[in-house]
Order: sequence, then C-alpha cells, then structure tokens
Amino acid sequence: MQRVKVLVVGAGVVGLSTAVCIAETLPHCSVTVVAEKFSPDTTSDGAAGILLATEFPDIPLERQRRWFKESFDHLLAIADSPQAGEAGVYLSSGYHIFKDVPCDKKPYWADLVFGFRNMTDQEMKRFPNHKFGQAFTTLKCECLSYLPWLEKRFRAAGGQILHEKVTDVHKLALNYDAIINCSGVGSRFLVHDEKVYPVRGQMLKVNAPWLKNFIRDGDGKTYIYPGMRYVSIGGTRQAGDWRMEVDKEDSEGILERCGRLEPSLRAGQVTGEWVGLRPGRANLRVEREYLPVRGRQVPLVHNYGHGGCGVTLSWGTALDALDLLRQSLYEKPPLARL
Ligand SMILES: Cc1cc2nc3c(=O)[nH]c(=O)nc-3n(C[C@H](O)[C@H](O)[C@H](O)COP(=O)(O)OP(=O)(O)OC[C@H]3O[C@@H](n4cnc5c(N)ncnc54)[C@H](O)[C@@H]3O)c2cc1C
Ligand SMILES: O=C([O-])CC(=O)C(=O)O
Repeated sequence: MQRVKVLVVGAGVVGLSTAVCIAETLPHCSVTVVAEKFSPDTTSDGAAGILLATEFPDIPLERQRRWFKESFDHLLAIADSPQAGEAGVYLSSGYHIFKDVPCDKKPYWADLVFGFRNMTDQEMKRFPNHKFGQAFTTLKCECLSYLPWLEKRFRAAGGQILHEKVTDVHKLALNYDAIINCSGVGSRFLVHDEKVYPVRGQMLKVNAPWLKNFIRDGDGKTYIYPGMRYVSIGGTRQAGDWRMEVDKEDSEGILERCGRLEPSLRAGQVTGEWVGLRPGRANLRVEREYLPVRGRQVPLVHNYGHGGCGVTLSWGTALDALDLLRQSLYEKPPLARL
C-alpha cells in the first residue's frame, strides 16, 4: 500500500513538535518537514522558553488549558528524564510582579504549574515599585537545545527534512496527501492570512551566572530569565514591526529597566543581542480546510499564531493538529496522486 505523504511546513518549535507527533503516531504516513530556516535561525531559537501563557480571547479556556497541560506534562517528563540536559528542559522558579493589582489574580494555568501563590510582604520588599506579585515554579524549554533534540527524534521516527522556502500551498498539494502549515508569522504570505502580524521582540544575553530566579514584570515588557547558557533579559512587544536589526535604544531601555529590577545585572556582561518576530494573532489558529487539487481534496491543517506562547503551547497544539489530520484521513481517505 502507498504510504500517505504528509508535508509539514516550518521547523520552529510548533512545526517540529507537530512533525514528531505525526511521525510517531501514524506509522502509515511518511512525514517531511520543509522550512526556509532551521535551528539556530528560527524565532523559536531565541525565545526564553518559559512556560506561562496569556489568554486568547475567543478560544474556549478549556481548550487553552488542555494545550498548556499537555505541553507542561510532555516537557515535565523530559525534565524528569536523563535527556533533560541535552533537550534543554528544566524547572525554573521565580516571580511575576505587578505595579497595579491585576483584575484577574489567578491565570487559568495557575494550578498546572507548581506551588503557585501570592508573594509575601517580605518578598515584595525587594520590589518597592510593585504592589502585587506571584511566585511559582514552571518549566523552561530552551529551543537552542530542544529543536535539535526534536529533529533527532523526528529523524529516528523516519522523518525527512527539506531546506527550502515554499510559496504556493496548492503546488505542494500536487505531490502530497496532506499539508500541515506551521509557518508562524510566514503564514501572512504563505496562506495570505492578514490576521497574522509580527510582534517584534528584542532581548539581550547577559553573563550573570549568580542569577537563578526569573522575574517578569506585568505584561511582559520587562523580564529576566536565567538560562543554561546566559540570562535572557528583555524585552519589547512592538506590534506590526518587521525590523530584524538590533535597535540601540531598545537595548539601552532593556538594560535600564532590568537593572532597576535586579541591580546585580549591572555587573553582568552583555554577550549578545537578539531580535525575533512573534507570530501575533488575536487567536492562534489550529484549524483544517481542504485544497481542491486535480479531483482530490487535500487536507491543509493550520497550526500557527502562537504569539508569545509558542513554546508554552507547542505540544498541546501539535496534538490537536495531529487529531485534525487523523480525522481528515479517516473521513476522506487520500485518492491516488496523478
Ligand atoms: C524575545 C522573545 C521571547 C520569547 N519568549 C518566549 C517564552 O519565554 N515562552 C514562549 O512560550 N514563547 C516565547 N516567545 C514566543 C515564541 O518564540 C513563538 O511563539 C514561537 O517561536 C513560534 O513558533 P513557530 O514554530 O510558530 O514559529 P517560528 O519559530 O518562527 O518557525 C517558523 C518556521 O516556518 C518557516 N517558514 C515560514 N514561512 C515559510 C515559507 N514560506 N517556506 C518555508 N518555510 C517557512 C520558518 O523558516 C521557520 O522554520 C518569545 C518570542 C520572542 C520574540
Ligand atoms: O512574555 C514573556 O515573559 C516571555 C515571552 O513569552 C515573550 O517575550 O514572548
């Protein structure tokens, strides 16, 4: 029997997670990942990789909770295994602090991470300009390690890799039985979705190995995330901004704001600067449509638009994309390609 040919577009954390889920779960499929950029050059590679999420307004909270939980559980199992170091996945504890008390004092994922609680008055004394704070232990997944680890796992499941930019999903569908679109902000061009836009994020890499706890301020424009190789400090959230160059003023602002939160950072050495474009979208998209191609109905499953939560929700949304693919192959079994 001819194997079902599946093409995943995108090799960021969303594309590789989705490709691994499909290749490991559906042995009758032969899976190929095609991408213009691979690790270490994707947006995912620069992400701090901390697991925490903001809400998408029109997606049922239960679905978002499931995405978070499935991703957390999957990554926790890696963190608890001998693979943790190679995969770059580990537990990370710290503080989320607010200048004003937020209306919603408990995010939907509060009971999914470990030890979520309000900070004590004594802890808050470290942050005299802030009124309220939360302390918890979550996971950190560093894509500089995790993506190569996922790629290895994908190849071990028989997956294949193609390095190229694609411009037309209809043309791809001539040679494949299903297409999975995980092209992040590239979806604006690849599938002409004008609801996707860049949310530019700049951050600095600092050598300050004495820092162990993360600090995130309010809506995530200022944060300090200690990591395996460096401390990531940020940031910016510039909607609609496509600039990939480092902006000197942004860097100065980041150093100033982060130094105010954690004065010891001023003694750290800046070892790098990085810019990435988050795939912004009011609601992330995990959906299926069909492409009519020479008498065949080729499923096109979308999985993109994760904004600042791509690492956080990667495994959960990959499992949903897998389900959509499985359903389509069942409902409309692929016809022979001419
Ligand atoms: C400064 C910063 C910090 C962040 N910190 C965190 C964090 O702590 N936690 C968190 O959860 N998230 C974080 N994020 C968000 C996270 O980086 C994104 O949500 C995530 O990387 C999106 O993953 P993706 O796979 O969809 O996109 P990407 O990583 O951008 O991958 C897209 C892939 O599609 C390919 N592609 C696109 N168009 C085409 C085409 N036409 N042809 C071929 N290939 C194509 C690209 O080459 C690439 O391989 C951060 C982002 C930034 C900028
Ligand atoms: O918001 C944060 O704390 C980190 C992050 O996800 C981002 O910068 O996109």
